Amino acid sequence: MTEGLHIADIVAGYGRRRVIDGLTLPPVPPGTVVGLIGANGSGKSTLLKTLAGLIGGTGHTRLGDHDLRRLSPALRARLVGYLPQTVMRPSSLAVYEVLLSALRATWPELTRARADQRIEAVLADMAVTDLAMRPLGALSGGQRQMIGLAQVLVRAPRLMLLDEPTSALDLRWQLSVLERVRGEARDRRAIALVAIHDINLALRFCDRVVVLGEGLIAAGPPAEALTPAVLRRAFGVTARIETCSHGRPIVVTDGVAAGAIRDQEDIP
Ligand SMILES: Nc1ncnc2c1ncn2[C@@H]1O[C@H](COP(=O)(O)OP(=O)(O)OP(=O)(O)O)[C@@H](O)[C@H]1O
Repeated sequence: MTEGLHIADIVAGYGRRRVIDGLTLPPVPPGTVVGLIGANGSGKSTLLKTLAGLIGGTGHTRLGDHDLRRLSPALRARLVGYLPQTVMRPSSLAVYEVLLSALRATWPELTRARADQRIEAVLADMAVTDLAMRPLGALSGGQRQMIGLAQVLVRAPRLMLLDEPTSALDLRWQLSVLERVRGEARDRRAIALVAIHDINLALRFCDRVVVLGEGLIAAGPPAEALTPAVLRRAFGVTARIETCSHGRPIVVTDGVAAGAIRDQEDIP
């Protein structure tokens, strides 16, 4: 049995446009949160959509013993949870109904009592129980983003593909949501791939990062992979890795590095 997520030689894109061209990543063990980092347009969403089976492509993508490209829709719904970059649209459905239908579509054998229990637990863990009976149309953008994540968590998938899950959230909720994702990964030995622009949140919450640019720029534990040279190549900025007063690494950006984006630097 091959545990974890294995990604090799992925080629994917849109029509004739190749966005990901032969991407291979180090194997990801169960229980790991991986931050996907890279400039706008570097292919983070494309990679997540490819793994979610939403766009075609070639290559090897395995989750444990399952070939992700050959999953039946029913098994895919159980194993893989995808949160798109776009926040859920407002509707007249109540949060509880949205979560119940996600759960029923994935685990139809669950009794109503078990389903209710699961929904209540997820809403309580995310500290949004007060939203349960509110219609989606009456929620703020950030609240809808949290319910989008709850829709993934309630199904308890082994692979969570989260495209910028904190983009609409204030400081407190960014921390709380990423804490929750990390807890899910640890408690259920699930894997989370999280596209994220905030490098300092990635440093704090991710076990590993994958930095995309024109291909793979770096991969590994955040404190090792996110060097000034990598940040310069990925984003075209000059940046320093400092240590905060609590002993944690933090990235401080100093500015845009002139002509840096296409530099061929020697990155270890
Ligand atoms: N539906 C599409 N059709 C054609 N090209 C697309 C489509 N979606 C994305 N692209 C292109 O693919 C490339 C990668 O886009 P992608 O959305 O994967 O980047 P990203 O790293 O997620 O960016 P961002 O940080 O801005 O969300 C970009 O050049 C983009 O223009």
